[in-house]
Amino acid sequence: MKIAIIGAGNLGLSIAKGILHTNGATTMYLTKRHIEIIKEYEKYGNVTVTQDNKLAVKESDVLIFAVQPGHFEGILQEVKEFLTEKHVIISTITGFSLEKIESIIGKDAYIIRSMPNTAISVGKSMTCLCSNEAGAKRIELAKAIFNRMGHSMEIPESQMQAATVICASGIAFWMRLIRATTQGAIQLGFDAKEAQELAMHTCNGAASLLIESGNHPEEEIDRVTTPMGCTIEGLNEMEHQGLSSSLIRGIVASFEKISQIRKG
Ligand SMILES: NC(=O)C1=CN([C@@H]2O[C@H](COP(=O)(O)OP(=O)(O)OC[C@H]3O[C@@H](n4cnc5c(N)ncnc54)[C@H](OP(=O)(O)O)[C@@H]3O)[C@@H](O)[C@H]2O)C=CC1
Ligand SMILES: O=C(O)[C@@H]1CCC=N1
Repeated sequence: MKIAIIGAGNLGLSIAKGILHTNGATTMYLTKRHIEIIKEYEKYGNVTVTQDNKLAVKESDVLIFAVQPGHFEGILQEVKEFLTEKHVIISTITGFSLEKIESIIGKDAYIIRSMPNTAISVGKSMTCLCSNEAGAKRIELAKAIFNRMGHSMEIPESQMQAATVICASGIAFWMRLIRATTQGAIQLGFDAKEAQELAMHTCNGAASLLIESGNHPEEEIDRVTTPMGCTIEGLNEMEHQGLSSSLIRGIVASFEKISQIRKG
Protein backbone atom coordinates (compact mmCIF):
# COMPACT_ATOMS: atom_id res chain seq x y z
CA MET A 1 0.00 0.00 0.00
CA LYS A 2 1.33 3.42 -1.01
CA ILE A 3 0.16 5.91 1.60
CA ALA A 4 0.56 9.69 1.87
CA ILE A 5 -0.18 11.62 5.03
CA ILE A 6 -0.86 15.20 4.06
CA GLY A 7 -0.33 17.23 7.23
CA ALA A 8 2.08 15.35 9.48
CA GLY A 9 1.19 17.12 12.73
CA ASN A 10 -0.13 15.67 15.97
CA LEU A 11 -2.64 13.29 14.42
CA GLY A 12 -0.84 12.76 11.10
CA LEU A 13 2.34 11.66 12.86
CA SER A 14 0.38 9.43 15.22
CA ILE A 15 -1.09 7.71 12.14
CA ALA A 16 2.39 7.46 10.60
CA LYS A 17 3.72 5.80 13.76
CA GLY A 18 0.79 3.37 13.76
CA ILE A 19 1.44 2.48 10.11
CA LEU A 20 5.17 2.00 10.73
CA HIS A 21 4.43 -0.05 13.86
CA THR A 22 2.29 -2.47 11.82
CA ASN A 23 4.36 -2.42 8.60
CA GLY A 24 1.20 -1.11 6.97
CA ALA A 25 2.72 0.63 3.94
CA THR A 26 5.14 -0.19 1.16
CA THR A 27 5.87 3.52 0.75
CA MET A 28 4.78 6.45 2.87
CA TYR A 29 4.96 10.17 2.08
CA LEU A 30 4.72 12.62 4.99
CA THR A 31 4.05 16.26 4.13
CA LYS A 32 4.02 19.55 6.00
CA ARG A 33 5.44 23.02 5.38
CA HIS A 34 8.13 22.95 8.08
CA ILE A 35 9.68 19.56 7.56
CA GLU A 36 12.89 19.84 9.62
CA ILE A 37 11.38 18.32 12.77
CA ILE A 38 10.09 15.23 10.98
CA LYS A 39 13.09 14.60 8.70
CA GLU A 40 14.16 11.87 11.13
CA TYR A 41 11.30 9.70 9.80
CA GLU A 42 13.35 9.15 6.65
CA LYS A 43 15.47 6.74 8.68
CA TYR A 44 12.68 4.29 7.89
CA GLY A 45 13.74 3.45 4.35
CA ASN A 46 10.26 3.57 2.83
CA VAL A 47 9.39 7.05 4.18
CA THR A 48 9.76 10.30 2.21
CA VAL A 49 9.37 13.60 4.04
CA THR A 50 8.49 16.52 1.76
CA GLN A 51 6.73 19.89 1.49
CA ASP A 52 5.48 18.84 -1.93
CA ASN A 53 1.84 17.72 -1.59
CA LYS A 54 1.53 17.18 -5.34
CA LEU A 55 4.44 14.76 -5.40
CA ALA A 56 3.02 12.86 -2.42
CA VAL A 57 -0.34 12.56 -4.18
CA LYS A 58 1.18 11.41 -7.49
CA GLU A 59 3.31 8.75 -5.78
CA SER A 60 0.59 7.35 -3.49
CA ASP A 61 -2.75 5.53 -3.69
CA VAL A 62 -4.21 6.19 -0.24
CA LEU A 63 -4.21 9.85 0.78
CA ILE A 64 -4.81 10.62 4.45
CA PHE A 65 -5.47 14.31 5.04
CA ALA A 66 -4.74 15.50 8.59
CA VAL A 67 -4.49 19.28 8.33
CA GLN A 68 -6.40 21.93 10.26
CA PRO A 69 -9.92 22.56 8.88
CA GLY A 70 -8.96 26.02 7.58
CA HIS A 71 -6.16 24.59 5.41
CA PHE A 72 -8.03 21.69 3.86
CA GLU A 73 -9.86 23.37 1.00
CA GLY A 74 -6.71 25.13 -0.27
CA ILE A 75 -4.75 21.88 -0.23
CA LEU A 76 -7.50 20.00 -2.08
CA GLN A 77 -7.52 22.77 -4.71
CA GLU A 78 -3.73 22.44 -4.96
CA VAL A 79 -3.71 18.69 -5.60
CA LYS A 80 -7.04 18.02 -7.30
CA GLU A 81 -5.67 17.96 -10.85
CA PHE A 82 -3.44 15.02 -9.81
CA LEU A 83 -6.26 12.92 -8.37
CA THR A 84 -7.07 9.82 -10.41
CA GLU A 85 -9.18 6.68 -10.11
CA LYS A 86 -6.43 4.96 -8.11
CA HIS A 87 -6.78 7.35 -5.18
CA VAL A 88 -8.72 6.78 -2.00
CA ILE A 89 -9.14 10.06 -0.12
CA ILE A 90 -9.35 9.73 3.64
CA SER A 91 -10.09 12.89 5.59
CA THR A 92 -9.63 13.19 9.34
CA ILE A 93 -10.70 16.82 9.31
CA THR A 94 -13.23 17.80 11.95
CA GLY A 95 -16.47 19.30 10.67
CA PHE A 96 -15.61 19.13 6.95
CA SER A 97 -18.50 17.33 5.24
CA LEU A 98 -18.38 14.78 2.45
CA GLU A 99 -20.56 17.14 0.42
CA LYS A 100 -18.03 19.95 0.82
CA ILE A 101 -15.15 17.67 -0.22
CA GLU A 102 -17.18 16.48 -3.23
CA SER A 103 -17.85 20.09 -4.20
CA ILE A 104 -14.09 20.60 -4.54
CA ILE A 105 -12.86 17.32 -6.05
CA GLY A 106 -16.03 15.84 -7.55
CA LYS A 107 -18.60 13.18 -6.69
CA ASP A 108 -16.73 10.37 -8.45
CA ALA A 109 -13.80 10.49 -6.04
CA TYR A 110 -13.59 7.73 -3.44
CA ILE A 111 -13.97 9.81 -0.30
CA ILE A 112 -13.89 8.48 3.25
CA ARG A 113 -14.26 10.57 6.38
CA SER A 114 -12.48 9.06 9.36
CA MET A 115 -12.29 10.01 13.00
CA PRO A 116 -9.35 8.24 14.62
CA ASN A 117 -7.57 9.28 17.81
CA THR A 118 -3.93 9.67 18.79
CA ALA A 119 -3.84 6.15 20.29
CA ILE A 120 -3.48 5.08 16.66
CA SER A 121 0.27 5.51 17.23
CA VAL A 122 0.21 2.45 19.51
CA GLY A 123 -2.36 0.49 17.49
CA LYS A 124 -5.28 1.26 19.83
CA SER A 125 -7.40 3.84 18.04
CA MET A 126 -11.18 3.76 18.06
CA THR A 127 -11.85 5.03 14.53
CA CYS A 128 -15.25 5.93 13.10
CA LEU A 129 -15.73 5.96 9.33
CA CYS A 130 -18.25 7.03 6.71
CA SER A 131 -18.05 7.54 2.96
CA ASN A 132 -19.63 9.28 0.00
CA GLU A 133 -21.54 7.14 -2.50
CA ALA A 134 -18.47 6.37 -4.63
CA GLY A 135 -16.34 5.81 -1.53
CA ALA A 136 -18.65 2.99 -0.39
CA LYS A 137 -16.63 0.84 -2.82
CA ARG A 138 -13.48 1.53 -0.77
CA ILE A 139 -14.87 1.53 2.77
CA GLU A 140 -13.69 -2.05 3.39
CA LEU A 141 -10.17 -1.01 2.42
CA ALA A 142 -10.35 1.92 4.84
CA LYS A 143 -11.65 -0.36 7.60
CA ALA A 144 -8.79 -2.78 6.95
CA ILE A 145 -6.27 0.07 7.26
CA PHE A 146 -7.70 1.31 10.55
CA ASN A 147 -8.39 -2.15 12.00
CA ARG A 148 -4.67 -2.84 11.82
CA MET A 149 -4.26 0.10 14.20
CA GLY A 150 -7.16 -0.50 16.56
CA HIS A 151 -10.89 -0.90 16.15
CA SER A 152 -13.16 0.73 13.58
CA MET A 153 -16.90 1.34 13.21
CA GLU A 154 -18.83 2.52 10.15
CA ILE A 155 -21.38 5.17 11.12
CA PRO A 156 -23.70 7.58 9.27
CA GLU A 157 -22.08 10.94 8.54
CA SER A 158 -24.67 12.61 10.78
CA GLN A 159 -22.91 10.98 13.77
CA MET A 160 -19.36 12.08 12.89
CA GLN A 161 -19.55 15.15 15.12
CA ALA A 162 -20.55 13.04 18.11
CA ALA A 163 -17.84 10.49 17.25
CA THR A 164 -15.27 13.29 17.25
CA VAL A 165 -16.13 14.14 20.85
CA ILE A 166 -16.34 10.58 22.16
CA CYS A 167 -13.38 9.05 20.30
CA ALA A 168 -10.97 11.84 19.34
CA SER A 169 -11.45 14.33 22.19
CA GLY A 170 -12.16 11.31 24.36
CA ILE A 171 -8.46 10.57 24.61
CA ALA A 172 -7.97 13.88 26.43
CA PHE A 173 -10.95 13.25 28.68
CA TRP A 174 -9.66 9.83 29.74
CA MET A 175 -6.16 11.23 30.25
CA ARG A 176 -7.54 13.77 32.71
CA LEU A 177 -9.38 11.01 34.60
CA ILE A 178 -6.19 8.98 34.77
CA ARG A 179 -4.27 12.06 35.91
CA ALA A 180 -6.82 12.83 38.63
CA THR A 181 -6.66 9.23 39.85
CA THR A 182 -2.89 9.53 39.91
CA GLN A 183 -3.11 12.66 42.05
CA GLY A 184 -5.40 10.84 44.46
CA ALA A 185 -2.94 7.95 44.66
CA ILE A 186 -0.09 10.37 45.43
CA GLN A 187 -2.14 11.88 48.22
CA LEU A 188 -2.60 8.37 49.60
CA GLY A 189 1.16 7.81 49.70
CA PHE A 190 2.38 6.41 46.38
CA ASP A 191 5.18 8.18 44.60
CA ALA A 192 4.23 9.84 41.32
CA LYS A 193 5.58 7.14 39.02
CA GLU A 194 3.97 4.30 40.94
CA ALA A 195 0.72 6.26 41.20
CA GLN A 196 0.49 6.67 37.42
CA GLU A 197 1.33 3.00 36.88
CA LEU A 198 -1.52 1.99 39.21
CA ALA A 199 -3.96 4.40 37.52
CA MET A 200 -3.07 3.43 33.92
CA HIS A 201 -3.22 -0.30 34.40
CA THR A 202 -6.43 -0.15 36.43
CA CYS A 203 -8.01 1.93 33.63
CA ASN A 204 -6.75 -0.56 31.05
CA GLY A 205 -8.18 -3.42 33.14
CA ALA A 206 -11.60 -1.76 33.41
CA ALA A 207 -11.86 -1.23 29.64
CA SER A 208 -10.58 -4.75 28.92
CA LEU A 209 -13.15 -6.27 31.29
CA LEU A 210 -15.97 -4.64 29.32
CA ILE A 211 -14.48 -5.38 25.90
CA GLU A 212 -13.88 -9.04 26.69
CA SER A 213 -17.02 -9.79 28.72
CA GLY A 214 -19.49 -7.59 26.83
CA ASN A 215 -20.95 -6.72 30.26
CA HIS A 216 -22.59 -3.45 31.27
CA PRO A 217 -20.36 -1.28 33.50
CA GLU A 218 -22.86 -1.41 36.38
CA GLU A 219 -22.65 -5.21 36.40
CA GLU A 220 -18.90 -4.95 36.93
CA ILE A 221 -19.39 -2.19 39.53
CA ASP A 222 -21.75 -4.47 41.47
CA ARG A 223 -18.94 -7.05 41.69
CA VAL A 224 -16.64 -4.52 43.33
CA THR A 225 -18.95 -2.69 45.73
CA THR A 226 -19.02 -4.58 49.03
CA PRO A 227 -22.11 -3.55 51.05
CA MET A 228 -21.13 -0.74 53.43
CA GLY A 229 -17.64 -0.97 51.93
CA CYS A 230 -15.14 1.60 50.76
CA THR A 231 -15.93 1.42 47.02
CA ILE A 232 -19.58 2.46 47.27
CA GLU A 233 -18.59 5.12 49.80
CA GLY A 234 -16.13 6.63 47.31
CA LEU A 235 -18.38 6.18 44.28
CA ASN A 236 -21.38 7.84 45.93
CA GLU A 237 -19.25 10.76 47.09
CA MET A 238 -17.96 11.18 43.51
CA GLU A 239 -21.54 11.23 42.25
CA HIS A 240 -22.62 13.73 44.96
CA GLN A 241 -19.81 15.92 43.60
CA GLY A 242 -21.18 15.51 40.06
CA LEU A 243 -18.79 13.02 38.41
CA SER A 244 -21.20 11.56 35.80
CA SER A 245 -22.98 14.87 35.39
CA SER A 246 -19.78 16.82 34.75
CA LEU A 247 -18.59 14.26 32.20
CA ILE A 248 -21.89 14.36 30.32
CA ARG A 249 -21.94 18.17 30.39
CA GLY A 250 -18.36 18.30 29.12
CA ILE A 251 -19.20 15.94 26.27
CA VAL A 252 -22.21 18.06 25.27
CA ALA A 253 -20.16 21.31 25.48
CA SER A 254 -17.51 19.76 23.25
CA PHE A 255 -20.18 18.66 20.77
CA GLU A 256 -21.69 22.16 20.66
CA LYS A 257 -18.26 23.69 20.03
CA ILE A 258 -17.89 21.61 16.85
CA SER A 259 -21.16 23.09 15.58
CA GLN A 260 -19.65 26.54 16.07
CA ILE A 261 -16.43 25.50 14.27
CA ARG A 262 -18.55 24.21 11.36
CA LYS A 263 -20.48 27.46 11.12
CA GLY A 264 -17.25 29.49 11.37
N1 LIG B 1 -5.23 15.85 17.21
C1 LIG B 1 -6.17 14.94 17.32
O1 LIG B 1 -6.21 14.14 18.28
C2 LIG B 1 -7.21 14.81 16.25
C3 LIG B 1 -7.32 15.71 15.21
N2 LIG B 1 -8.27 15.56 14.25
C4 LIG B 1 -8.33 16.48 13.11
O2 LIG B 1 -7.14 16.25 12.37
C5 LIG B 1 -6.67 17.46 11.81
C6 LIG B 1 -5.24 17.70 12.25
O3 LIG B 1 -5.21 17.91 13.66
P1 LIG B 1 -3.82 18.00 14.43
O4 LIG B 1 -2.92 16.92 13.98
O5 LIG B 1 -4.16 18.12 15.85
O6 LIG B 1 -3.29 19.40 13.88
P2 LIG B 1 -1.77 19.88 13.73
O7 LIG B 1 -1.83 21.36 13.64
O8 LIG B 1 -0.92 19.26 14.78
O9 LIG B 1 -1.33 19.26 12.33
C7 LIG B 1 -1.66 19.80 11.10
C8 LIG B 1 -0.43 19.74 10.26
O10 LIG B 1 -0.75 20.21 8.96
C9 LIG B 1 0.43 20.80 8.45
N3 LIG B 1 0.12 21.67 7.32
C10 LIG B 1 -0.38 22.93 7.34
N4 LIG B 1 -0.48 23.40 6.09
C11 LIG B 1 -0.04 22.42 5.26
C12 LIG B 1 0.12 22.32 3.84
N5 LIG B 1 -0.19 23.32 3.04
N6 LIG B 1 0.58 21.16 3.35
C13 LIG B 1 0.91 20.12 4.16
N7 LIG B 1 0.81 20.19 5.49
C14 LIG B 1 0.33 21.32 6.04
C15 LIG B 1 1.04 21.53 9.63
O11 LIG B 1 2.47 21.62 9.55
P3 LIG B 1 3.20 22.91 8.93
O12 LIG B 1 2.67 24.11 9.65
O13 LIG B 1 4.64 22.63 9.13
O14 LIG B 1 2.80 22.88 7.51
C16 LIG B 1 0.71 20.60 10.80
O15 LIG B 1 1.79 19.77 11.13
C17 LIG B 1 -7.62 18.56 12.27
O16 LIG B 1 -8.50 18.84 11.22
C18 LIG B 1 -8.34 17.95 13.46
O17 LIG B 1 -9.65 18.42 13.55
C19 LIG B 1 -9.13 14.49 14.26
C20 LIG B 1 -9.07 13.57 15.24
C21 LIG B 1 -8.13 13.65 16.34
O1 LIG C 1 -9.80 19.53 19.61
C1 LIG C 1 -10.10 19.48 18.42
O2 LIG C 1 -10.82 20.35 17.91
C2 LIG C 1 -9.62 18.34 17.54
C3 LIG C 1 -10.74 17.49 17.04
C4 LIG C 1 -10.74 16.26 17.89
C5 LIG C 1 -9.44 16.29 18.52
N1 LIG C 1 -8.82 17.40 18.30
